[in-house]
Amino acid sequence: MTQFISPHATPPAADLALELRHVRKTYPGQAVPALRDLTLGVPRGSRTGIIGRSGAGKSSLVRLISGLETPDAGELWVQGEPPHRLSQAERRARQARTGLVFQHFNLLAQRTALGNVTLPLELLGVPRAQRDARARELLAQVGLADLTGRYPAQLSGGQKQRVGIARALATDPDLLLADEATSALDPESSAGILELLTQIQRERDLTLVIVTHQMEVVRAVTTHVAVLDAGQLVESGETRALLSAPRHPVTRALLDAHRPEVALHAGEALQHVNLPDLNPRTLSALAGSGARIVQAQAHPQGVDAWLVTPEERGDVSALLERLAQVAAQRPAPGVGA
Ligand SMILES: Nc1ncnc2c1ncn2[C@@H]1O[C@H](COP(=O)(O)OP(=O)(O)OP(=O)(O)O)[C@@H](O)[C@H]1O
Repeated sequence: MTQFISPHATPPAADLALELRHVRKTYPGQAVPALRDLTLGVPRGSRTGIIGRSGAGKSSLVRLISGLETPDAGELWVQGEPPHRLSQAERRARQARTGLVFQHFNLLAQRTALGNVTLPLELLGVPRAQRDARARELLAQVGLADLTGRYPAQLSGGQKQRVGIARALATDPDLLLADEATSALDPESSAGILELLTQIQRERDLTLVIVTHQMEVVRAVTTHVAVLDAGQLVESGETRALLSAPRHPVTRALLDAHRPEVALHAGEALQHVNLPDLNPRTLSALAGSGARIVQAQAHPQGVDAWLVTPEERGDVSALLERLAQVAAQRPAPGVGA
């Protein structure tokens, strides 16, 4: 097996697109770090899966790599450069070469598919004719040549994600980060998006980092995988080897966990979330928003749960924020009712 983690490589090995050495990240006001002593190398030109249960630290890792957050301790190298030590202009250039694909697409509702894809080029000052031509070419590559004039509300989930991928490719990235890119999609659209991401990685020879809580995504797409739990790396390696002989209990639990088979009614969506707990106040807040739990598993950072929610509340982040507030208002044990 090739060496995947290289904790002692210094300076960064040329064959690594990303390298983290003993990285720690704690959010303001939080007692527990989101990432702790995280050492990880992502091979250049790989399709690497970052997998872990809800709350494991996957999104925090993406935020560090994409420059939205900085580590409190340790070293981070992106394509051989330490982003937090670059000048502002260098950092912007680095960010432009890091494409991001989001779970909830993050498209601008008032812009067409074409307008969403041209946006990053507008921000870079690319002339209109050039950026329109480039966006049309990219939309054709993701299979949307005929839908360039549609607004996001006129597109299916899978089509919206295709626009999201075309937008991420607009600035010709050498690194593509996909954070739960298929979690909000039905299995068929999900399979199409995973196929597209694989094809893009192969054709462009970029490094694809795909963050997921679903082992089937890792199995379908990746060449390498890193398993996180409680902000730490618990296991990593080439996907085939790791899946055939998982060593850590968290990896084995993820291998056993499947998207629940639930018959959804019209207007319902299945969502995977991290709940603070399963106390009566949380459950009643959930019920109040029209969501119901269909599968739940408690772990040290909360409860890994699958919810059926009304489809019009596709983005459950507001609900989760409310649940976290409800949990925070709860009196500490032994401090009265
Ligand atoms: N902005 C923030 N402020 C405070 N705490 C945060 C913030 N973002 C994440 N956390 C906490 O950091 C930890 C790791 O969260 P993170 O979102 O990185 O995990 P994740 O593996 O991506 O989870 P999920 O699969 O649910 O998205 C969790 O305990 C979470 O509550």
